[in-house]
Amino acid sequence: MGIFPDFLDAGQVAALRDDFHSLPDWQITPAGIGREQANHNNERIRTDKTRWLDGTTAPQQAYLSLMADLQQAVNRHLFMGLKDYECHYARYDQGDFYKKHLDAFKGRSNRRLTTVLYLNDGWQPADGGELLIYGEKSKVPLHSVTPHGGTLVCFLSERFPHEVLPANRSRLSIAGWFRVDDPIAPALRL
Ligand SMILES: O=C(O)CCC(=O)C(=O)O
Ligand SMILES: [Fe+2]
Repeated sequence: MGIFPDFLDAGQVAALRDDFHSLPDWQITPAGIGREQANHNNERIRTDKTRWLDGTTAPQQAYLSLMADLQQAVNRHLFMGLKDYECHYARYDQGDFYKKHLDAFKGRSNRRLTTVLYLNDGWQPADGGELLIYGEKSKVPLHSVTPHGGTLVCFLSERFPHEVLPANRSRLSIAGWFRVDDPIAPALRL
């Protein structure tokens, strides 16, 4: 797991935030609980709204290219065999939350490494909205991350349960997942 404050500078964060804000509201829709996620049976688990990045604007291209560099570096040093990356903008309006969950269930998903990049300007401790990251068995969080603009968080998608606490203001981020080649299909062929 890694937490990198100032992974992006204020200018890069502002460009992504403006890009997010320029999207028409109808394109930003209630987040689904995908088949890849562990807690897909609970509709009350999350209340944020999301929009996938499609790389059609300059700020999105710049971010996707940074993530491609990160993918190469991780593969070179950690041999994770990451093959591609998908990410979405997420907006948590005041009071929104995402209850404790895993992003991937072992053997049921090809998501391996989660990234979250925050886009918030001037976040104060009183604004809440922390990301709490837990150990595999621990009931108390290992980390409490304040969603400061420019901070990047990375963790193994199958290993670390986490939750987003409600905030007192709108909370913006880009959540993404590096994936390996489909490990599910070969298992199903057995
Ligand atoms: O926004 C965050 O801090 C985490 C979001 C998250 O857990 C997710 O989208 O799966
Ligand atoms: Fe998550």
